[in-house]
Amino acid sequence: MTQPPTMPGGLPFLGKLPALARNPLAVFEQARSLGDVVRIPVPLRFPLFVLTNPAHIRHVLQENAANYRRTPFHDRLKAVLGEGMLTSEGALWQRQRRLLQPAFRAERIRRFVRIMAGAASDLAERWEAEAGRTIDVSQAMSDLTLDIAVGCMFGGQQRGGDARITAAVLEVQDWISGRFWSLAPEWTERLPTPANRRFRHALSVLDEAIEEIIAKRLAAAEPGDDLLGMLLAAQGDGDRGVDARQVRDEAMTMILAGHETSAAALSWAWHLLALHPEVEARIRDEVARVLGPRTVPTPGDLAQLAYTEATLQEAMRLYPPAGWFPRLAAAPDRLGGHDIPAGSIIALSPWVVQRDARFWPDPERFDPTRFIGEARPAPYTYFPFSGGPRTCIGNHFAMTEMLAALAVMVPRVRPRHGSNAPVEPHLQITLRPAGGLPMRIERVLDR
Ligand code: HEM
Repeated sequence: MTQPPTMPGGLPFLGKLPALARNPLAVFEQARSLGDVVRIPVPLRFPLFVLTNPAHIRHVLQENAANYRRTPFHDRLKAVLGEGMLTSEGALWQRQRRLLQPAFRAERIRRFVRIMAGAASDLAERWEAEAGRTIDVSQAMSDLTLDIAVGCMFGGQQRGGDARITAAVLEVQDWISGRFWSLAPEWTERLPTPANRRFRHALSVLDEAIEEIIAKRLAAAEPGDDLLGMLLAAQGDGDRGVDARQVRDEAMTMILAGHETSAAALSWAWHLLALHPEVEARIRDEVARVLGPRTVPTPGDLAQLAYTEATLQEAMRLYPPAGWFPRLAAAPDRLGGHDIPAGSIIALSPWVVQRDARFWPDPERFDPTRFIGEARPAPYTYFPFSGGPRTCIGNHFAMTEMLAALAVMVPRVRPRHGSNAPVEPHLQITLRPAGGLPMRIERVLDR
C-alpha cells in the first residue's frame, strides 16, 4: 500500500473540517503544493482526497468514470432536486440523459438565440435608463439567466427576474453548502431551527413556481417541443416514461443547474471587463464588425464572435462557477501509484487546476488570447463544465446565452466598480462575488 501524503495542520478531532467549511478552495490550493494526490484529514465517514494532476482527473471523470459515483454532497442536493439528472445514478440517470439530450442539441439551441438576445436587450434598455446608478450586477445576472432558462426550457414569459425565486435559490444554496461539511446527523435537518425553517420556506417557493409552470403547460392545447414539452410527452410512456415527480425533479434541476452557474460566469465577466477596458473595447469592435448596424445577433453571428467567446472562457478559467465538485470511489483504485480505498471522496477543483502555473503561465493574469487560435488547453487543465459521460449537458446552452448577453449588452452599457476594494470570491455551490457586485452603470454613447 502506498499512502498519499496527508495534509498537516488539522485540528484535534476536527481535522480540516472547519477550514473546509470556511473556504474549501483555499484548502485544496494548499494541498496542491504537497503532491498530485493528497489526503485531507476530516473526521467524516469517508477519507477525502484532492487531485491536482490533469491525468488523474481524466481517469476519474472519463477513463474509469463507472467507478466514480454521486456522493453525500449530491444526496444533500436531493433535498431540493430529488432524482433529477444531476443527482440520479445508474439506469435512471441514463434514461433521463438520453431523453433530454435532444433538447440540448446545437440546432435546438440556435432557436433559443432570439429569446436569449431578447432578454439581454430588455436588460440593456433598463440599464441605459438607470445610467449613473449603482446596481448589484450579480443579482441582475441571476435575474437575466433565470428569465432565459424559464423562457427557453419552459416557454415562460416573465421579464426582469423574480426576486422571490432568486432569493429562494440563494437561501437553498446557503443551506445545502452549510450542511455539507456539518457533522450533525441527518435528522437535525428536520428540526425547526431558523435556518431549517428558512430553507423549507425557500423550497416551497421554488416548488410552487415549478408547479405553476407545469400546470399552465398541462392546461395548454399543445405540450410544446421545448424541454418541458419533451418531459411531459414522455410521461406515461411505459417503462421508458417519467412520472409527475420526475417531471418536477427534472424541471427543478434544469432551473437551478442552468441559471446560477451562467449567472456566476457572467458576473465575473463583467467584473473582469471593468478591470480591463481594453478587452471590453476589443469585444465592442468585434461585435460591430460582425453585426454591423444590427443590435440583435443571429446564431450565425455568435459563431463568429471568437474573441468574445475567448473572454468568457478566460473568465471561467479564473472564476469557474463550479469551483470544485466531488466523486465517490465505489471500488478501490490506484492513482499516481497511491491506493484509493473504496468509499473515498475525491475532490476535483477547476479553480485549483485552472490557476496552476504548470499549465497556465502567469496564471493570475486575465488574458482571453489564451483561448484564441489553434492551441487548445491540454486535456483536463481546463474543465469548468466537468468532463466524461457526466459532463454538463447545458454546456452549449450556457455558452450561447452568455455570448448573446455580451454581444447585446457590451456595445450599449458599461458597468464600473465604485471603488478599488477587491472583489473576493465566495463559494456556496457556485462561486459568486462575496456580498454581490455593486457597480455603477454607464451608457456607451459612441455607438
Ligand atoms: C456557465 C455555466 C455552467 C457551468 C460552469 C456548469 C458546470 C457544470 C458542472 C461542473 C457539472 C458537473 C457536476 C457534477 O458532476 O457534480 C454540470 C452538470 C450539469 N449541468 Fe451544468 N453548468 C453550466 C450551465 C448549465 C446549464 C445552462 C444547464 C441547463 C440548461 C446545466 C445543466 C446541467 C445538468 C443537468 C448537469 C448534470 C449532468 C449529468 O450528471 O448528467 N448546466 N454542470
